[in-house]
Amino acid sequence: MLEVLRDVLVTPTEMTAIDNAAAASGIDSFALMRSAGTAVSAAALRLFPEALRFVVLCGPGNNGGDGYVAASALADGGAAVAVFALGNPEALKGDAARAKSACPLTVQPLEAYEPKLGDVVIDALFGAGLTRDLPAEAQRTIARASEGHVPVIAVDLPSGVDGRTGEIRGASFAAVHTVTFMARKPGHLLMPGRVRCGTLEVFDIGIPARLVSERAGDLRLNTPAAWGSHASALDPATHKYRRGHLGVFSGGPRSTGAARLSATAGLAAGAGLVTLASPTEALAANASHLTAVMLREIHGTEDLAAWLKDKRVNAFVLGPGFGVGKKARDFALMLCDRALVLDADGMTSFEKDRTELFERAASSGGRLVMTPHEGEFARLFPEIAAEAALSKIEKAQAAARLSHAVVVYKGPDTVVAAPSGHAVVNDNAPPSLATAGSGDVLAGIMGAHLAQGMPAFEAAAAAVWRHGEAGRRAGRGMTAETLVECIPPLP
Ligand SMILES: NC(=O)C1=CN([C@@H]2O[C@H](COP(=O)(O)OP(=O)(O)OC[C@H]3O[C@@H](n4cnc5c(N)ncnc54)[C@H](O)[C@@H]3O)[C@@H](O)[C@H]2O)[C@@H](O)CC1
Ligand SMILES: [K+]
Repeated sequence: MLEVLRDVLVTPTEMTAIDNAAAASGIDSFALMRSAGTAVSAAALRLFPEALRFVVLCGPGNNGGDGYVAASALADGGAAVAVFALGNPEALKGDAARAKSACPLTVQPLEAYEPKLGDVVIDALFGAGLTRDLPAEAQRTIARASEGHVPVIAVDLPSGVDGRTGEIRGASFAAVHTVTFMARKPGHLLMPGRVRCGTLEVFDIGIPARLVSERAGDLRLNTPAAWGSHASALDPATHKYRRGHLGVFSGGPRSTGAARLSATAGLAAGAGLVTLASPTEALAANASHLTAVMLREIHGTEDLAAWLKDKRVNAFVLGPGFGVGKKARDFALMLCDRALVLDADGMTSFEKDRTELFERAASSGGRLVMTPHEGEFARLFPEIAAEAALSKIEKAQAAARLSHAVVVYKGPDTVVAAPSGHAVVNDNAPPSLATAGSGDVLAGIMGAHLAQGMPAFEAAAAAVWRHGEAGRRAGRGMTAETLVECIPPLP
């Protein structure tokens, strides 16, 4: 993979534009196909040297063309190869027709494929060109291969995975390895597509990086490259106030733990000072559990107004365990011209009454971050959630535009989107992160970043990444407490 394209995500539509630009610039498109198919054959031999037979399944377009190239290369290398085609191979056009006519092997109809022990399937049925549910014939073949436990290597994408959304169109192969070209597509990262890809290899077939980056949009993989330049170097000599002062709001006496987790995570993630703002009746419960985190009585809006006169308290987390209702709405509206992470109950409080929050976010120039998981997203943005044709990325982008806030659409494939449309997709979170209190920890890390002066988008993306890394370090059997202890330093 080209280093400059390491974090770039390209939609299938953009990839088509890139292919066209490559052809227009005089690059031989058949040479690109040969390079793609040869890379697939090399991966097959590398991963399955013991295969008794490579079974190449070729579709009606250029993905199938890559398959014919791979089949020819494997046969040239002396491997046993069988080729099966979906549709009439004589109807192929352009480069795919050329690849088929250069392939010396007999082509059988797809339905004739019977899985055998020792088979390895090379899936070249559909790639970026998939626009609707797989034909029934392809779905039946997938079922047979899966019943036969045949390992599958996918060309570009496992057939059936939509490259734009990661959704499954009718059925899909579950590959052990996928070879894609030039750059990752959203479908490689978004669920459930991601788990159908197996390991992902991004192969450089020779399209100049400039042609790719000029046509790629504002979508990236979430890595330190997306926000590292905004991560304040945590100079141990710096004054604690220069590392920011984070305020976290506690719920009532029966629900104080969530906010304490956020506060502890905020401190661990580098905020200089953290104050837990507690209602009167929860002061005793909070006091008995806190050491480095400070405690302040904030019972109602008057207390909050007085506290907000201290401009050094420069970022807030509101929501974990706070309780749903008017108090949460009043507090959030007072805070959203500062830097605010609105999480959990904080967001839910605005379900039926979101206009004022979004207007404030638009006019205040503040830094508002909202962190919905799927259920919260559907409640806060029902009209966007109902748009079945949109991908998770497109939904997060639409929600950020509508709310004028940075939206962190959580899940195994968390998407962070800014009102400008800029977005990243995260891929470093282990499944074990889905544990009680994990979201509270994430909100606290975000709050720490905001307190340290990071812009909202970068603060949120960096927090999602550090949270994922913490999850990896904490390993299986983690609890939210051990997760806090495993938060890595900002790179
Ligand atoms: N153009 C290029 O520069 C390169 C393209 N490459 C390959 O080309 C692929 C894209 O090729 P195509 O655009 O031909 O698309 P595909 O080969 O993915 O699909 C073929 C055609 O099938 C039709 N189709 C879509 N969904 C269908 C469905 N459910 N049932 C029946 N027919 C359906 C569409 O008309 C589509 O164009 C990539 O995935 C990649 O593997 C590689 O050869 C590398 C170079
Ligand atoms: K494929």
